[in-house]
Amino acid sequence: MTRKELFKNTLRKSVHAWKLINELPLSDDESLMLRHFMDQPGFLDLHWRMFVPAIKGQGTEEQKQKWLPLANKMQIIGCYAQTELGHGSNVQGLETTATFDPQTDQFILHSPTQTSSKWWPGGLGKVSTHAVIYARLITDGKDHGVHGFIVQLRNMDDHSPLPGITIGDIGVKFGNGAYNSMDNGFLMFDKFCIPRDQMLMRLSKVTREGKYVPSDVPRQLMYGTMVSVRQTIVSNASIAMARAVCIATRYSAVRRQFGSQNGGIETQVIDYKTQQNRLFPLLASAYAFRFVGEWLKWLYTDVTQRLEASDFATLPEAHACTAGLKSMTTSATSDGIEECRKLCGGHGYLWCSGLPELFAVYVPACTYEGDNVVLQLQVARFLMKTVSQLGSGKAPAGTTAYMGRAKHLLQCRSSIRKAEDWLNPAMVLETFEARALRMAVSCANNLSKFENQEQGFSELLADLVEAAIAHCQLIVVSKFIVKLEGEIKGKGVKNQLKNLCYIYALHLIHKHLGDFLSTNSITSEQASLANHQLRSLYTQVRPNAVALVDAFDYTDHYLGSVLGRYDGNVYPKLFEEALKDPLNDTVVPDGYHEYIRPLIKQHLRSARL
Ligand SMILES: CCCCCCC/C=C/C(=O)SCCNC(=O)CCNC(=O)[C@H](O)C(C)(C)COP(=O)(O)OP(=O)(O)OC[C@H]1O[C@@H](n2cnc3c(N)ncnc32)[C@H](O)[C@@H]1OP(=O)(O)O
Ligand SMILES: Cc1cc2nc3c(=O)[nH]c(=O)nc-3n(C[C@H](O)[C@H](O)[C@H](O)COP(=O)(O)OP(=O)(O)OC[C@H]3O[C@@H](n4cnc5c(N)ncnc54)[C@H](O)[C@@H]3O)c2cc1C
Repeated sequence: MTRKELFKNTLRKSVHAWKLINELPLSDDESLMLRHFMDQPGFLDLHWRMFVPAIKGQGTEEQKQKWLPLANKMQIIGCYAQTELGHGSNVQGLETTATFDPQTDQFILHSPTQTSSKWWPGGLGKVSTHAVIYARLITDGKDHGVHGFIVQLRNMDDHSPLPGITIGDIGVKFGNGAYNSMDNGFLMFDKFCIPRDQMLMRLSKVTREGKYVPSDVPRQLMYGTMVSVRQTIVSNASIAMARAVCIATRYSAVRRQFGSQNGGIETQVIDYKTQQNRLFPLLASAYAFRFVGEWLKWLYTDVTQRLEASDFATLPEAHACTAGLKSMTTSATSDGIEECRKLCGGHGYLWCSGLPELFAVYVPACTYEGDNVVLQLQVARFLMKTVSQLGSGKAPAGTTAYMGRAKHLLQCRSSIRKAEDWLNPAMVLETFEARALRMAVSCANNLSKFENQEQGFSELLADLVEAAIAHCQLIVVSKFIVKLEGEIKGKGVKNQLKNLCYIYALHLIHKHLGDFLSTNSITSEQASLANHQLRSLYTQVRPNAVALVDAFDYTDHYLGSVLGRYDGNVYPKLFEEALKDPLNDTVVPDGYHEYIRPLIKQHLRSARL
């Protein structure tokens, strides 16, 4: 399809999804799932995933009563317009202004520079009638920083942009992926006026007289929508990783290459240790991210309930965990999808393998909802603050509770003596805790050598990111272990999940061996024992690998992959797909007579000469 056809087809599907949601007796979760699956990525997704939550989180009761009924019936279609051409990561650097005019009791929205143009918001370019806009609030000449406003963008009768608004699509994005069905847009305001009651005023407000009343709660609650999406992105990482691993595992069981004895059958590539070493950690990651995603959803729900009771105690933890786990799981999943493509050899590069499309649609997850490095630096800031408070009498809690055992963890030596010890949850956990703590403390010690802490932080950014990642990997490993200790139906299932848990943990030790050795968390001999155990775990997982991906229960339609078909009937279907290609409509291609024939003829002529 051309981009316009792709876009229009997505509109058709989104409206169809909405019709189904209204007609079918669905639970909230089911309708959210339907909205997500039928429209990923699409404007419907962001209306529900960002526009509506922003109003719920930052609107007053009156504003919610006015706008949510319209949004819930989709009588208005909204997007989340925060990022600008010149600023995305640095939200406090946004340039769009919202200047209060007491004469008219209005805000004047303006894009003072080209870099202040809104740029990227999904659904902004062509579909949305409204947006939650983030702009610098200015009253009486004073800049109060970035705040949220609900703004109508288009005429509700003919969809034309309102006067004072220039709006459009930012153009084709990465690859040929479905993200090109999404109208990520640009928007400029030219002294565009909105009523004062369209500033989202649950946190801060402006009175009729133009007096700014700052929030009496942490200003970062304005970021709540981003935090909620980051939380869902972690579970989405598991889904995307599982899709890629399902395709690569099933194909690795089908594909045979080399190894035939006396003309016998060739070896399944899934039996090569290199294939297992690349594939099974990704299989383990799909399960690991699912379990940490379940836990993160609990954490987010818990902090949301606490916030409603004005309890902000766990807000920093929730921010650090959503930021860090979103960053870590999306980076791992993007790399994992690409690895799955390579695990499928040449056929993995075919569009019909489903992997190029999955990669093209998935990789922006490393950037949207927060650049992954910028988010890990938020985690690093949280860790440095926690380390600085050690010994203050305030015991670290939650995911940093291990730091409360700093005295032990800083000097302990791993008691791993044999390969089987690497199946001991307490020993594995302590290894990850020691590595994470020692990296964080090392950063804090190096930071303390700088007179200017901000300068020191800037100098140590790379180390700080690595310490943040170590902390996040500890969280994932610990939540997998907790899951195993919980109720899991079926002894066989539990055994398989246990194998995957330790494959996940031990592959991380191998991958980040430098950290573990340089922090003396383990010795090289213990690392060798870990590798030995890892190979043994691969052997145990191998017989169940296909069953473990079948367990994701993805339909062939959803996987969209000839290589990942449930029936494994790959080769005939590859031909079937190939013959569908328009290039095969004729056996002699267009262009033969204009270009190929003259070339050959010219060659023949010169040959005769
Ligand atoms: C699921 C599939 C669908 C996906 C659809 C994708 C659609 C995409 C949508 C988007 O991309 S929307 C735009 C996303 N943009 C971002 O994520 C921007 C990233 N940047 C930021 O979040 C912030 O700029 C920042 C990096 C957190 C910095 O913010 P700020 O300058 O205001 O704060 P700091 O000075 O760094 O920190 C001050 C203080 O505040 C704490 N804090 C920061 N953010 C939060 C938060 N979200 N929640 C709670 N607390 C927060 C921070 O930890 C500091 O605390 P202290 O250290 O002072 O205690
Ligand atoms: C597909 C897609 C959909 C999107 N949808 C939306 C949407 O619906 N609404 C919306 O508002 N936005 C949206 N965005 C924008 C997105 O949120 C931003 O692109 C994202 O937050 C990253 O910001 P940036 O582009 O400014 O990156 P930058 O911050 O400019 O990143 C560029 C590089 O600079 C580095 N960097 C930046 N700051 C620091 C620092 N302090 N220390 C170290 N390194 C640093 C980064 O790590 C990165 O390597 C979308 C983006 C994409 C790709």
